[in-house]
Amino acid sequence: MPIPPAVPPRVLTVAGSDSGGGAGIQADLKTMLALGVHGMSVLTAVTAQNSLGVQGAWELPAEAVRAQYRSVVDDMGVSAVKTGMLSSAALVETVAALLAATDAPVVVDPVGVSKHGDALLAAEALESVRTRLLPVATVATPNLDEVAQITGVTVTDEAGMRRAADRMLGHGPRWVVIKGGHLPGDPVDLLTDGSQEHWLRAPRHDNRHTHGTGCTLASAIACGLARGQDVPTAVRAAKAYVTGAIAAGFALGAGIGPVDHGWQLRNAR
Ligand SMILES: Nc1ncnc2c1ncn2[C@@H]1O[C@H](COP(=O)(O)OP(=O)(O)OP(=O)(O)O)[C@@H](O)[C@H]1O
Ligand SMILES: Cc1ncc(COP(=O)(O)O)c(N)n1
Repeated sequence: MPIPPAVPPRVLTVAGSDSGGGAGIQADLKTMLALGVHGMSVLTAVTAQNSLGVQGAWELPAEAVRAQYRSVVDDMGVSAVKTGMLSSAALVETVAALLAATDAPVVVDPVGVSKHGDALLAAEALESVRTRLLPVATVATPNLDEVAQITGVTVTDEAGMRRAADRMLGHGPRWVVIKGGHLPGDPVDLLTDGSQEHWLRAPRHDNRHTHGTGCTLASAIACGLARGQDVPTAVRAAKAYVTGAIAAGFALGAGIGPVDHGWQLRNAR
């Protein structure tokens, strides 16, 4: 008699679709497959997107977001959740209300603009991110542009990252990762809960094909939390995974190509 496989941890992404397959839902599900968990999705918006930018974006109704979430969570259960592009105040509030009732750890990537500067969140939704979404986050993972939008702090160095982290924690997430990928030099991220402080350093890969780094990092953190890792362990492992994915990023399209979510599989051949 074949032995039925054990049920893997289940990770849910609540995010937008990137037709180019480098960021958004597609990055999240690929990361989850690569890291050995069962990936599930609640789609918030559809984007027409490629290596050159975002050519169009269409949001789904709040009712469709709620229905997808209920279908998955009520039947299959969820070990961790990751949120990405939420597009509008209405969807931020819908998702925050759903997550307020879960016991699963929640990773919030407060996606504001794409790498090319296309808005993925309406400006008037920022207040809902501050007051509704961040309070339900186990870990929030803003980049420096998102930190500036949310807290008003412009970060230019590591002391600024610490100030920004304090301000972010004031909005209620248990932990915050301030992503320093946009500062010059080797990329350093600051992980803190206000008492512990972890500086995560990695070599900068001089590869312009970095589309999807933020989504990939946040999803990988959710995978570690779903496996029962503590936050520092999950974030360290996620940083190593995204660093490898950036090093192997593909020169696809005429602009910024996607990171390689399958880099570990290719290395293992
Ligand atoms: N060139 C690079 N080499 C190595 N690591 C990098 C590089 N660029 C960014 N990182 C790392 O990738 C992760 C994502 O950081 P980043 O600041 O790029 O996030 P993001 O801005 O949300 O992503 P994106 O720019 O794709 O929207 C962080 O851990 C960061 O330190
Ligand atoms: C649908 C969608 N969601 C998120 C991002 C941000 O991507 P990144 O991971 O590069 O910050 C994106 N470009 N498109």
